[in-house]
Amino acid sequence: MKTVIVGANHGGIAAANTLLDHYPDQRVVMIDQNTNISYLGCGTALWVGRQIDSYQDLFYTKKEDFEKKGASVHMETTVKKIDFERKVVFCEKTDGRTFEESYDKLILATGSLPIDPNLPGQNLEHISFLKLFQDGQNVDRLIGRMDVEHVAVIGAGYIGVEIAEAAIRRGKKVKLFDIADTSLAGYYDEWFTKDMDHLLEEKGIETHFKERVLAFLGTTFVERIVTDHGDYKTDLVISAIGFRPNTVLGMDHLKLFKNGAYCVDCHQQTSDPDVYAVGDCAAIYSNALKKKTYIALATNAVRSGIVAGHNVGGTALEETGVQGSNGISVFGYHMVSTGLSVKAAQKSGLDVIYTDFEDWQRPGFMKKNAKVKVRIVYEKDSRRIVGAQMASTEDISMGIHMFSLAIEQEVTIDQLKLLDLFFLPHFNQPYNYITMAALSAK
Ligand SMILES: Cc1cc2nc3c(=O)[nH]c(=O)nc-3n(C[C@H](O)[C@H](O)[C@H](O)COP(=O)(O)OP(=O)(O)OC[C@H]3O[C@@H](n4cnc5c(N)ncnc54)[C@H](O)[C@@H]3O)c2cc1C
Ligand SMILES: NC(=O)c1ccc[n+]([C@@H]2O[C@H](COP(=O)([O-])OP(=O)(O)OC[C@H]3O[C@@H](n4cnc5c(N)ncnc54)[C@H](O)[C@@H]3O)[C@@H](O)[C@H]2O)c1
Repeated sequence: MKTVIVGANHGGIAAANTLLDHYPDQRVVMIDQNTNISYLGCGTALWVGRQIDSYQDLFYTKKEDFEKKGASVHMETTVKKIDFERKVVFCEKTDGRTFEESYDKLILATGSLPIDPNLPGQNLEHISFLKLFQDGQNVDRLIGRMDVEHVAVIGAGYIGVEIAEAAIRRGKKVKLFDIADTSLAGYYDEWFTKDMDHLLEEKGIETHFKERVLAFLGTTFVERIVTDHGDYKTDLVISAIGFRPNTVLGMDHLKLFKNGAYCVDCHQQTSDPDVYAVGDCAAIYSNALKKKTYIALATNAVRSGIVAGHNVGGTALEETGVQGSNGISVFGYHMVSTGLSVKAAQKSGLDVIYTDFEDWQRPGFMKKNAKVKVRIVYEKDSRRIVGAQMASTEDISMGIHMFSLAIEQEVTIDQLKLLDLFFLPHFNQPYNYITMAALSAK
């Protein structure tokens, strides 16, 4: 059995490792247009902000690791076209040479592309996305220049907030623009985002919410950014307004989700039984919504890659759905969320209520202490938990994994009330903040 994997980043890598480690009779061919694989974008802001020394350790594997296990790996090779009837992919190397690969099974792991704001002046130099390792290198090089003083970041989502922090850490004057009325609007409710917004301002980031960027001005390099509220000097623009699935190869043949992602079943199988899709190019089942959605995260790419690998290898394995669990840590403030915020649930038509609790993490006699806030979102009628958000300057992140499982397993808010949660002064209080939040639920 020969499997061709198009795209060798997190999703493709997980599928390849699963096939190579568990199914020795498999022939695996990996094809990627980039020069590198396995770059952890989550490290870009840490590296640009000099919180880590270099980018070297942001790659967790390399081409040779797969070749040692018997795979053929073609880097700097773009799949230009796929003949799904004849089961052949058409490839072109960067030097112009072309070749074909036939397949028994095909795994599409072509990921996502940054959404293009499509604005006048966007071809000026010093305007960058922040997706690839190469984008990170470009932004890092520009931020290192003395003449780059003003940095404008478009999109106050995860990439935007993280890179805004990095630019401040490098001594730049930073403006952060978003059409939403807060930062991180897609992940948290206002009770949390207002803390983040204050923190960003306190650290010197000029936030411009509910403000739409309309154009860029300059001659060779970007010099000004024009919005519906004003016109500001800038030397560098970083655009981070979300991802869209990269499905150009299969869009005329495979069934697509409403945003253009490949529709897949619980085995990651597309509408063509010999073709699987994983990671950011595929839609995913949300246990909170109880339907398919689109969530671009490395964690989902890895999980879906493993599921596809096993199914292609011959072991039927069903994906369990996801909660879209996520987290951010900037200027020492940690925020984590899973499932749906109140705002996101209501937008999707769910009738939800929530319970909030804020307290000191540890008993008063402990020297080291910090406030913790938690919100649990649940359906009004069924009382099923559909989301949770937590924040603190202390690392409380592990708590969110429990909520992720609770959503997956359809636990109700009432079942959480008397759940056995351990107590140790180093970590929490006898009246645990999660228990207290659940007990105060209406
Ligand atoms: C700055 C940044 C920070 C992030 N931080 C986090 C985080 O903290 N946590 C988290 O869970 N997620 C994070 N993400 C999101 C995460 O990186 C993506 O969800 C993840 O990369 C998806 O993996 P993927 O393999 O599906 O797709 P991609 O990473 O997009 O990889 C797709 C691969 O396909 C290749 N390809 C595409 N088309 C072709 C073609 N025609 N021929 C050959 N090759 C092709 C590309 O070269 C690429 O290597 C972050 C993303 C960024 C940019
Ligand atoms: N810590 C993490 O887990 C992490 C870090 C980085 C990226 N990621 C993932 O990578 C993906 C891409 O990240 P991202 O930050 O680009 O997307 P995002 O969805 O996190 O944020 C996009 C932001 O852009 C805003 N926006 C949309 N259109 C706009 C416009 N025209 N003008 C101004 N603002 C606009 C949105 O309101 C939103 O706040 C996401 O799925 C994200 O979860 C995760």
